Amino acid sequence: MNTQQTSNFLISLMDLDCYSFTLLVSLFVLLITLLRAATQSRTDVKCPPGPRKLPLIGNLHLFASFRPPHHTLRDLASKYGPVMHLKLGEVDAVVVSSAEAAKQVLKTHDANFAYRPSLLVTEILCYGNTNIAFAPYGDYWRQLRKICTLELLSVKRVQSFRHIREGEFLNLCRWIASQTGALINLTERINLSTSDVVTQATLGKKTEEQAAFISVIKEATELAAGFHIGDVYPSIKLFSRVSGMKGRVERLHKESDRILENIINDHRATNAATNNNESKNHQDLIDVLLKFHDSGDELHLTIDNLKSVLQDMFSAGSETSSTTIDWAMAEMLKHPRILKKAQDEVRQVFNKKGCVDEDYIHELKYLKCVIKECLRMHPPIPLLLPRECHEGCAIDGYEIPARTRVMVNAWALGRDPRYWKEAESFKPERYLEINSADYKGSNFEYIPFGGGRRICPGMSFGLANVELPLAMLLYHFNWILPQGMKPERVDMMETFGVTARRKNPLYVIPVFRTPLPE
Ligand code: HEM
Repeated sequence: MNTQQTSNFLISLMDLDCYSFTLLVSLFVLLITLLRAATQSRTDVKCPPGPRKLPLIGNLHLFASFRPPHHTLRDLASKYGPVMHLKLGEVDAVVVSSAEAAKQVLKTHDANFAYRPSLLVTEILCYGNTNIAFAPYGDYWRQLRKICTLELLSVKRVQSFRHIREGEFLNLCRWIASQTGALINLTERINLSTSDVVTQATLGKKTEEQAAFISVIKEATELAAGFHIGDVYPSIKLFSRVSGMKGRVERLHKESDRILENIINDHRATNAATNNNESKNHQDLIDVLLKFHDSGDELHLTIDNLKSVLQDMFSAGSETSSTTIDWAMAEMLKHPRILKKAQDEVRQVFNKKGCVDEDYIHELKYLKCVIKECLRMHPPIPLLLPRECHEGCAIDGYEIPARTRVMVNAWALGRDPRYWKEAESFKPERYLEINSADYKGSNFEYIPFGGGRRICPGMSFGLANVELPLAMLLYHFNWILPQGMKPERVDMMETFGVTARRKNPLYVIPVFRTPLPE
């Protein structure tokens, strides 16, 4: 408004008669009252309940013990409810622990919760979150996920890796057979074999630096759970430096980067020597990703992007499967009746052939129930990878403001007596009675692979990498616990990182039973 317009406005105000003036004042008062009411109702929207917050640290002290966080969170949820607010240092977090609330996050408001928070560890390790698992929800993420699904993770592609699985797990059995009667660290061997399978499927061949890469990834997944100082005080950069965490992650990143650089260079050199893939039957994931580097029009991938995706496939793919095999073996050793029942089934199905391959694996109904039960009680990723709420919305009637970190406790859901009879007992038979527990993320009390848009894209590959080795271990060997240990003493302690592995390796004595194929 210029000076002339302002004075005209004042003159017109003075010109108002008494009636109009009263009307104007009344409108003004009404407007203020409405505004107040609106603000009032905003502050009245319920915040999720949660434990009392201490100054500066909020609720961090509740995680000071060595208990895995998903255990602590379940206990807190039983007191404060299935939608619970926590203050982790500076970060507002909401923990979801009921099927109803999980459904709202993973289905009703799926797109709004398809974002991930940026964590210090993944920011450094995953080249600025350019991998699938931590890329912000959007076009880049969508296209990468599509490429990996088509080239590596579709049912058809997973079937095409059958010879890799059969070969590698046969090697595992050969090694175990050579140790018959001796005490072996089964956990370690399973880990090596699953990562061999994932590497060959992804890279087209094994890498000499396998062991070094496994150890880098293992340490990285321990750090990436989002509870470290740098992730709960993101604005105070000094904390992550002084705590030594940043240095540790940078060192891991440097090592992983060196290995990935060698892998890519080696791949390019081999391709150049074999006349640009012509002698290859099919292109592997690196070949396909390199095409997007060399000439991608709609999606151009840098070499760092490539490394980030390869690292993703390796870390998401191998540890989850080997952890599941490890837990399944431990549970069966703890429950000899279940071990025998699973062995009887495998032996009955494969005795006609004399060895295990993937031809009849679909007939192993009971073993599939064992795996299902194992993923209920020991989901390898017990707190789904963290989500971030994009726009404020309500879950179970509670307000979740934008940018709140959201954690879904899949482990707590799988052990909740509201959804499961004898929830703490390992009972594979339960799936012979109920059909509700599939892996697709539509029964929200059972979500070992997550749900919604961010559901695990590697489900078929992961399950194939679990079923075959378990069948082979059961078919070819009998298993004895060390030093006359009683089955009930098999220890089930967990560590915590992104994946919940068994804390101690599984030491067991194999007794070789049936000859292995040549
Ligand atoms: C038993 C095996 C596996 C289990 C239990 C498992 C479980 C999970 C879970 C719980 C998530 C988080 C989902 C969410 O946030 O809702 C996830 C994400 C993911 N998984 Fe798996 N996974 C397995 C195997 C694999 C394999 C074999 C691969 C690939 C080689 C893979 C690749 C991924 C990727 C890339 C993501 C991130 C998806 C995204 O953010 O869009 N997983 N997985």
